[in-house]
Amino acid sequence: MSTSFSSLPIISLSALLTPGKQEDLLELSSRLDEVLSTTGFAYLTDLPLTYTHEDVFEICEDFFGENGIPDEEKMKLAKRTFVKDNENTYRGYFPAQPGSDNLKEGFELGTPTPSIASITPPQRDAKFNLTEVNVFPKSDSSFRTRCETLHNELQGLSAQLLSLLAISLGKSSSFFDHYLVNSLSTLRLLHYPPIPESSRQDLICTPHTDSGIITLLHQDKTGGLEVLNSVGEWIPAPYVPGSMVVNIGDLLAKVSGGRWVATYHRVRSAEREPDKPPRGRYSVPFFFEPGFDCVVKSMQGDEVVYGKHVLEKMKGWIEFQDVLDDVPDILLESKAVEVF
Ligand SMILES: O=C(O)CCC(=O)C(=O)O
Ligand SMILES: [Fe+2]
Repeated sequence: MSTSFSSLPIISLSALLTPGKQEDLLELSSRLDEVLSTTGFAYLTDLPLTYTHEDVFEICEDFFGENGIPDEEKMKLAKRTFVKDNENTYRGYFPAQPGSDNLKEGFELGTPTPSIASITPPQRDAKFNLTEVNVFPKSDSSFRTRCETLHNELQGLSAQLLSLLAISLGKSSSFFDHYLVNSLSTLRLLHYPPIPESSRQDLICTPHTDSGIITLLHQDKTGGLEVLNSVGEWIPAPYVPGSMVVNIGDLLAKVSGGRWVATYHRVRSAEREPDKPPRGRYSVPFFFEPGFDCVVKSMQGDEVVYGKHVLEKMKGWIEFQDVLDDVPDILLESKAVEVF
C-alpha cells in the first residue's frame, strides 16, 4: 500500500560493498521490503558500481550531445518502426516523437553476451523480436564497451536486490534465480531535448507505472522526476548526490501479491533559468527483465510467461504501434498462461 510520504527514503547499500556480514544483509533486506511496501520508490546510495554518475552521463553525452553520434548514423541504428529497412525491432535508437507528450529520444541495449540459444536470428517476416542482438554505432567503439559494462554492473546489482527481496518474503535467496536465465534486461539511455519556450509543455514524460520487475534509474542533475503518493500529491525526487533511484514495476507488485507497490511517476520539464537557453535532460533507466520463456508466478499462484506478457503490454506503447500490428496472434496466445 502506497503511503502519504513527502520525500523519498534513502537506502544505503553499504552492506553489499562489504559482503559477509549476514545481519547487515538481513537488515538491508527488511529495509527494502519496508520501502517497497510503502513508497515503492527510494534513493539507493553507497552503490556497488564502478561507474560514477559522471561516467554514466558521459555515455549519454557521447551519444546525444553536440559532438555525439550524427543524426544520420543514429537513424542507421533506429528500430524498424522508424526505418523500415533496418533489421532491429526492439534494440537500438528511437527518435523523439513530435506531437507526443513523451518528448524523448533514446538508445536501448539488452544483455551484452546473450547465450546463443536465446537469440532469435533476424527474419524479415517475423516483424518483432525481443531476443535480437544489440546494435551499436560504428564510429565509437568505447561507447559499446562502456554501455555493456554498465549493463553488466546493473544486472549484477539487480540480481543481488532480487536475492534480498526473496529473503524478505521468507523464501531462499535463490528464489528468483530463474529470472536471470537469458534475461532480457534493458539499459535505456534517454535524452529529453530542450524545448523552445514557444512550445513549452509542463510534462516531458507522462504519469505511468513501470510494467516489469525492478527499475534502477540514473538521473542527471536537472531534476523534474516526481512520484505520486497515496493522497494524490506529486512529490519531487531530484538527484541526490551519488544516488540512483529504485522502483518496482507492475509485474513484481503482482508477484508479491500486492505487498509491494508499483508507484506512478512522471517527469516535469526543467524550470527555465532567466536569460539562459532551455535545458535538456538525460536519464538512464535500467529495467531488470526475466528471460522470454521465464514463468513468472505470483504469490497467489497466477503465472505468466514473461515474453508473452511483454508483447501484450507493448500493444499500448506508442513506439511499437506499427510493429505490433504485425505480431502473429500465435505469439500472443497462451493456453496455460493468464496475463495477470
Ligand atoms: O527520465 C526519468 O527520470 C524517468 C524515466 C522513466 O520513468 C521510464 O523510462 O520509465
Ligand atoms: Fe518509469
